[in-house]
Amino acid sequence: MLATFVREHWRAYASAAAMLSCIAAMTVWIPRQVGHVVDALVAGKLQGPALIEPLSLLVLAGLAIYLLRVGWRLTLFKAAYRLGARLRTRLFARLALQGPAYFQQQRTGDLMALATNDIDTVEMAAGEAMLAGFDGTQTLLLVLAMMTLSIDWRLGLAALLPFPLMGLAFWWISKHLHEAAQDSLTRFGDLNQQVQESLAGVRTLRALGLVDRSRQRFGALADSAAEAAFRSQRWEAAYEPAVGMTLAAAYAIALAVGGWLVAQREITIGQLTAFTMYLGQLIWPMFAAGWVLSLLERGRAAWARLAPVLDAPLTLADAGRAALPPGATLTAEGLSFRFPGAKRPALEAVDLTLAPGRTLGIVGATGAGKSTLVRLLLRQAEPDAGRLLLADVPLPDLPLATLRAHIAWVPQEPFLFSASVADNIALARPGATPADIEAAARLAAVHDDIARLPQGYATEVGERGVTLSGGQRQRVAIARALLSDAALLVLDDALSAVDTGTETAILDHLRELRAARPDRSVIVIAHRLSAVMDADEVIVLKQGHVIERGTHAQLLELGGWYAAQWRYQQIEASLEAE
Ligand SMILES: Nc1ncnc2c1ncn2[C@@H]1O[C@H](COP(=O)(O)OP(=O)(O)OP(=O)(O)O)[C@@H](O)[C@H]1O
Repeated sequence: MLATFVREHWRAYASAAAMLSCIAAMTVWIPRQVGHVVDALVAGKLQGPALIEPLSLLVLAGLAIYLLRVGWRLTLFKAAYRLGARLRTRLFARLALQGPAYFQQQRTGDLMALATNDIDTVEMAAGEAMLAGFDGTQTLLLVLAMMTLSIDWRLGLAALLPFPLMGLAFWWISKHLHEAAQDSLTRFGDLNQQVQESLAGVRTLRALGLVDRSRQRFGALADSAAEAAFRSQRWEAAYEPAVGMTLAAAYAIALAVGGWLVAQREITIGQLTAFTMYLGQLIWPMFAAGWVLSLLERGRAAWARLAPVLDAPLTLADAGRAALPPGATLTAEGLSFRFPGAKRPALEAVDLTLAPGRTLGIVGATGAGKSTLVRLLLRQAEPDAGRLLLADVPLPDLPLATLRAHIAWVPQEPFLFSASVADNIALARPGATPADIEAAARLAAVHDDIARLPQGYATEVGERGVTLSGGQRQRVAIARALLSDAALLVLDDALSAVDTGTETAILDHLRELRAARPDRSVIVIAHRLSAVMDADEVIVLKQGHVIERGTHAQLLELGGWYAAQWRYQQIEASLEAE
């Protein structure tokens, strides 16, 4: 990925490298020129107006270096920010393709840390270190070192003696910094996860009186993240003393050996001046090398966390290319599924058929496998045995987009986005008119509730807006599903939070809708049997098995689980009515 990015932005890196070469050339030229000027001044060869030309050239060169440095930096940063944006897009695209099984193993807060903090770290490394910055400063270091050798090789060798030791110190520091940076990023991910969970569960924490305990836990994680950040900072700070000590030693050697060589008349004072200037100029690339190395190590640590997520195999294959004819019958054949690590299967050998225009009710005690069936239907998980077919096409042979356009799913706890009620409903059909949206809301028996909101359909809901009741949220989601063109409507316990009267109204509307869309099939999963009594077929699940099936009347006659449950719910309803 990084290599591809460099290839794509080769122009930016080539121009940064060219600018750096000019900087290097001028940095090399300036001390030489100053040395010549000093020698000419000492020899009395340069006086008065003759000084103007060499001095103005020096000023111009200084100015050019300054401008080139700004240009070089901006070029690299622009490319780095682009890399950040691309990595974020790529991460998002990858996560969007992953199935729920993947997210069960990942922590949301950690993924958020990857998308923000870790990508920032890679971005910095790419901008400053990984590319032209690193190579450039090292080239400059090499050129400057060569220049010191070219003045007098003995003096050069002696003064450069401490440098290999510095290299060794850099290697050691980098190794430890890498580990410390990785630890720091991981702890930041933990902290982020805690923020996400605490905010999402703040009401539960408050209700259970756990706010103080959660605050302590958060404090401990924040402290641990701060300590880890400080530990990596400590290693990062070690680069500077290593550079400082190396330079101090090089200067001491240069002055002692250089002074002796001047006394022996082997070199001139001008040459020694130029030599010490070269040494002085080494400060910048050396500090830069330390800084760049630390960014690089941090970037490598962040990349080590990011790469597995970017390259994780997709848990949901989308290789199907088959077309779906209109009016497709849904069939399940011997469907079995066991959650990873579960003792018993959530579904075992389930068969069913749902023809276009028909309604299927699925009932059963809690944990019977009703929602699991929907998961398999939506391909949120793949069956261990058996298969699901639409118009005789196995689901994996259909593109996911086709499957999703075919099914409108309303879960028990639907998600509303931070947007207006109208926008939340219109998600199912972008471009729907206000009249379409209102018609869908009326069918879902939520129009009156919406009309009572402060700004009606324009009221903001979701995290930043008005809080809707569970039943209102369910009905907004039903309106969303009804607005879509999907041929199969799945109400997955989606009427659990509405009262019986509203449930009846919605189901009546669904029946009326049949006239307009005779091919639309409906799956109603419910605990309240009144929600499925008009279904063309009802299946009763128990511990993953279909134990009864038939129409409401047939099931009552059968005298099994359904009949007993019906009697129980009737008594309950009459008691409530009293
Ligand atoms: N993510 C999961 N990991 C492991 N087991 C799971 C998971 N989700 C559900 N199960 C188990 O699978 C079985 C079937 O669950 P499912 O949610 O399909 O039941 P359900 O009939 O929809 O129940 P309810 O009416 O309470 O929603 C249960 O035993 C449940 O504990």
